[in-house]
Amino acid sequence: MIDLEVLRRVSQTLAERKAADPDQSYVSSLYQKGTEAILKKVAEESAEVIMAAKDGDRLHLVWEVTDLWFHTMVLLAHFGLSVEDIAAEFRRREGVSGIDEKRARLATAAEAESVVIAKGGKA
Ligand SMILES: N=c1c2ncn([C@@H]3O[C@H](COP(=O)(O)OP(=O)(O)OP(=O)(O)O)[C@@H](O)[C@H]3O)c2ncn1[C@@H]1O[C@H](COP(=O)(O)O)[C@@H](O)[C@H]1O
Repeated sequence: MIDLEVLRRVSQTLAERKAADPDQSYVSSLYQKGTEAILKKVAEESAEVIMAAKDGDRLHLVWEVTDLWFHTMVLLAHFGLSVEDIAAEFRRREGVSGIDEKRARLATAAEAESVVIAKGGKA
């Protein structure tokens, strides 16, 4: 089994950095700069993931995906969330095929639309 305990430990550190000095902590400095600055890092790291993958550079891909995961974890922590919330969502989706999920979603949307049409276009 893959040991993902490190993600929980890093999450814990990210939560603790809320009270840290921005001059001593990169994470704290990002919190202080705010959502826009964190999103900018997420966008930058996403672009770097794409470039590494396009180059077929497996080592850089690992580094860049790690940077991306890290900065999305900072983003989650900024909103009071953590990898525990993401794990819970993965557990909720576990075993549900993406194809079946999309089919069910489209059927629900079509059903809602037919109800609106039956009511004469009023929701
Ligand atoms: N996993 C990481 C981690 N990954 C990447 N980084 C930092 O993310 C920053 C941004 O990466 P870039 O490649 O964009 O580098 P850069 O050009 O220097 O960054 P900018 O000046 O553009 O912000 C770098 O300074 C990296 O060191 C990380 N910084 C911290 N962590 C974890 O977060 C914990 C808390 O960190 P501090 O808050 O700094 O103590 C650490 O103990 C680690 O566990």
